[in-house]
Amino acid sequence: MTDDRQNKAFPVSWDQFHRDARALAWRLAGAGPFEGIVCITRGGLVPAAIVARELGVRLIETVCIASYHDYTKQGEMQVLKPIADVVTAAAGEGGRGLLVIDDLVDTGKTARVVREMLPSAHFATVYAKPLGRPLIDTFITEVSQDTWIYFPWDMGLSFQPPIRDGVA
Ligand SMILES: O=P(O)(O)OC[C@H]1O[C@H](OP(=O)(O)OP(=O)(O)O)[C@H](O)[C@@H]1O
Ligand code: HPA
Ligand SMILES: [Mg+2]
Repeated sequence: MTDDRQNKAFPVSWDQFHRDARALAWRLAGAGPFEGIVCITRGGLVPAAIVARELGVRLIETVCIASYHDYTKQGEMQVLKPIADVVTAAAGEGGRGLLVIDDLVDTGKTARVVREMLPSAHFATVYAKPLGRPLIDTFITEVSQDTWIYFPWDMGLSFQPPIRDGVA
């Protein structure tokens, strides 16, 4: 389901996502070491697990934010759970030494809210769109602003009609 501004689709398989998240870990290996990871739920949970495993990070925290309701429609930003003091205490001033992970940055609104909490942390996403890209320190793949990324946890296998029957 896409609106007029999201007219291209970029479906990502589990395999592809694992490869891209591992590529992110490779890139981040040179930017650490990190005291801990803060993942932006829910989308950040999956890449955070993969990056934590690759970089050997065991202090993992969530910041719980919801903004997209109804798939592509962004609503009011809600911080459902802030970052625990025990995690910020383990880091330097402004969250220096923490790694913040999300699956993607789109408009940058979510990342901006977390940046206010942790101005000196390192921000990483697997995918980035141009509007949000300046808020992120490290990412793997850029897609255009009018592309909607379909993640594997939002999709399932379904029958595809043969090409000769025409496509929708
Ligand atoms: O850059 P932005 O325009 O703010 O969009 C990016 C955010 O939107 C999605 O999360 P969503 O709020 O849909 O929640 P979810 O991770 O629980 O699916 C995505 O996981 C990012 O966190
Ligand atoms: N895909 C999935 N979730 C999203 C996107 C997207 O392109 N943009 C914001 N949340
Ligand atoms: Mg999210």
